[in-house]
Amino acid sequence: MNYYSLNHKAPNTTFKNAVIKGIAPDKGLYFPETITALPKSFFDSIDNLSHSEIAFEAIKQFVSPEIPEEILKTIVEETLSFDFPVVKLNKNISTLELFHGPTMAFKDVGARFMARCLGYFNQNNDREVTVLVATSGDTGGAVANGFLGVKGVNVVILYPSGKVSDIQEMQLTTLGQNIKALEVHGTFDDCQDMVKTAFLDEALTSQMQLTSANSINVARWLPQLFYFMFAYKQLHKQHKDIVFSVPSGNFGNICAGMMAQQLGLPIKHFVASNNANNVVTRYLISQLYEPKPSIQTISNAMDVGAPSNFIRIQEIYKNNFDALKSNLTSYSYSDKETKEAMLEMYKNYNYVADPHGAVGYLGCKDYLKEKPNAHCVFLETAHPTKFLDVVEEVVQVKQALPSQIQSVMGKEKESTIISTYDDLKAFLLKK
Ligand SMILES: Cc1ncc(COP(=O)(O)O)c(C=O)c1O
Ligand SMILES: N[C@@H](CCOP(=O)(O)O)C(=O)O
Repeated sequence: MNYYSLNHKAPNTTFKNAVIKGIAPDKGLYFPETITALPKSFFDSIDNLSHSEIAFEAIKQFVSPEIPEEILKTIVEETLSFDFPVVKLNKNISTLELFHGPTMAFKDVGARFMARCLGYFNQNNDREVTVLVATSGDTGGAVANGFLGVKGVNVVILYPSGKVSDIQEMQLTTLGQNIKALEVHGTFDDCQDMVKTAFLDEALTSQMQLTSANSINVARWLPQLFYFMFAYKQLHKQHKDIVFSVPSGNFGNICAGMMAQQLGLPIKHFVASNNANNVVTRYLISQLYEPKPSIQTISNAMDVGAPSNFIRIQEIYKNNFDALKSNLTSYSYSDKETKEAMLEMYKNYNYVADPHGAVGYLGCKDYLKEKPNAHCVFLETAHPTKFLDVVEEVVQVKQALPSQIQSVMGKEKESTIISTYDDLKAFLLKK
């Protein structure tokens, strides 16, 4: 599959090049030249397919011919070696738990898939690759885990100082080896801007091979479409109108869900559930796309003021506002509402949700007021214990720590503080 830049000022390129470069030379995000829907027979027989078989069929067109089918089968099998359960809360609301991987966030899927693709492409390459990642909380940990010890790959993670949870910080600052963490005085958007600037800086790119492991990178973004299919498989016999409420920040996850829909997955509607960082909620009301500096909230991984992937969403809908609006609703919630939702889920369903999932749950509730016959699935995008302070304060019950979280507790943090792009550049050049 070839990919084009959404800035339309760079040549089209292969999947391999798109993965290795991360972002196009004109700073545009890559997008597949074609999207071919899967045959109806695929969805009719989905009950008989394993997760790996579903994922293989879904991603094949986007990665071939550069990744041979036998290699791709191994990549998806290794990527998906954990569960994706759907838990029913009531007759209209379920949650798709995406936190059963090694770092307990949905990012594990994309990070593991991308690490394996890059490993495959890089196997005969003597040149080291530096993977730059901006994180508001979970991407950093997932990428660190996915790339730990991968030969020929150095990972540099930029995160906003004081704006990620304690456990998230431990996950991205304690691994050592080929993983380095930069603690940035600023917001997630500042981190993301620095990363994008680095890709355009010839003084850097002439000396090192840089790539991105954010959802900017197609190998990180596209595999996120898999679990929308897994949820459909679990629900389609009982429910006709399946709606996904996706807690959204950089909008990579919901955009991948829309790609699953483009492949023919019968999804009725999407809800983009936002915290106070609500540029898309406002856009769907005003038609004005007005990014603002990000605001700090308790659902910190969604504290994104200028979501990278919105441009991909507009491409899917051919920049047609009405077409987008007929498939996407968006709501925004305060921290107070988020905490109330966490308490409500705990009291009514004995379900402990994290603050991001709680924003998704609120999106389901509001959507169901409009369409009471739908079945709304909110994505539980991270395990509640990653946000221990907030969760224990709300439910007032001490939470048991899963082994994935215990494994980073008490380890020594190693990070370098930076403030400006020049600091980042100096750090990269000195390595
Ligand atoms: C727990 C959690 N929920 C939601 C999001 C938002 O996802 P996206 O950036 O793909 O919109 C993130 C960050 O990506 C996250 O870590
Ligand atoms: N919420 C993310 C922000 C980066 O999103 P990405 O999907 O573009 O990597 C995080 O947790 O870091």
